[in-house]
Amino acid sequence: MSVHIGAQPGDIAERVLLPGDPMRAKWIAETFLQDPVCYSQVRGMLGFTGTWQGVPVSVQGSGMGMPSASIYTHELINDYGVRSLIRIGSCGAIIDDLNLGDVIAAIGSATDSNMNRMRFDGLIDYAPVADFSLLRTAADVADRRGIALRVGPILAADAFYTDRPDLYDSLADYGVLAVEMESAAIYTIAARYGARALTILTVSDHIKRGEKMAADQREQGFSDMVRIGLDTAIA
Ligand SMILES: O=P(O)(O)O[C@H]1O[C@H](CO)[C@@H](O)[C@H]1O
Ligand SMILES: O=c1cc[nH]c(=O)[nH]1
Repeated sequence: MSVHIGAQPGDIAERVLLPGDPMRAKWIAETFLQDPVCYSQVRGMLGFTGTWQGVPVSVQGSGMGMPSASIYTHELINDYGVRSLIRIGSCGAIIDDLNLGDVIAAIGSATDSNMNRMRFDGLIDYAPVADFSLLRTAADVADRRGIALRVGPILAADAFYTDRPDLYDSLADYGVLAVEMESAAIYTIAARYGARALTILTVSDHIKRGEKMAADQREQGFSDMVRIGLDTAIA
């Protein structure tokens, strides 16, 4: 096992869906995968492997925030040989023409995290981006399934509760669609170790309008996004 994942080599598929919420991982595994097996319960951050349309796929909770997501991304790639990581998350919309339940694919991820500033000695503002082939596949899958998929940039923020909502207005002026808390780290670490990554999100909050989904919807209400993620993972 690695430090934070209690799996043996070979227990985890090359393709992994990464929800922040470990209970969403359980729901995805039990609802969508054939013959799911739980390979890790370390720290309650559940991971499962099963098959989708006959192809092995794993689902691993990654926790909230970039320090947590970085640990799982690093270990999945470097200790278990994972090649494709598709984050399946919730987000808060910051532009007017998004509604609760809409699905987004993040082409790029701005961030207020200090992790990449440290990585590049404060000298470079690195641009974390999605893997193009995964993004193109996700767009094709969504078209085929008749699911509207909005593609654009997002913000990966350190704080869920911000004291600076004015900054979200400025980002919206630059076309940023929504805020979540992991994508920049997942994109950066995947790029660093030669893996592919994509973030797909469902709008669970509208930050400007003060709209919020209930907790059970955040855990078990994202079927469209999960189907896009699974089809994309095995393409
Ligand atoms: O729904 P998940 O995947 O956890 O993602 C979002 O939800 C959490 C905050 O509620 C953060 O992890 C954020 O990125
Ligand atoms: O980071 C997040 C995730 C969901 N909703 C938000 O408002 N922010």
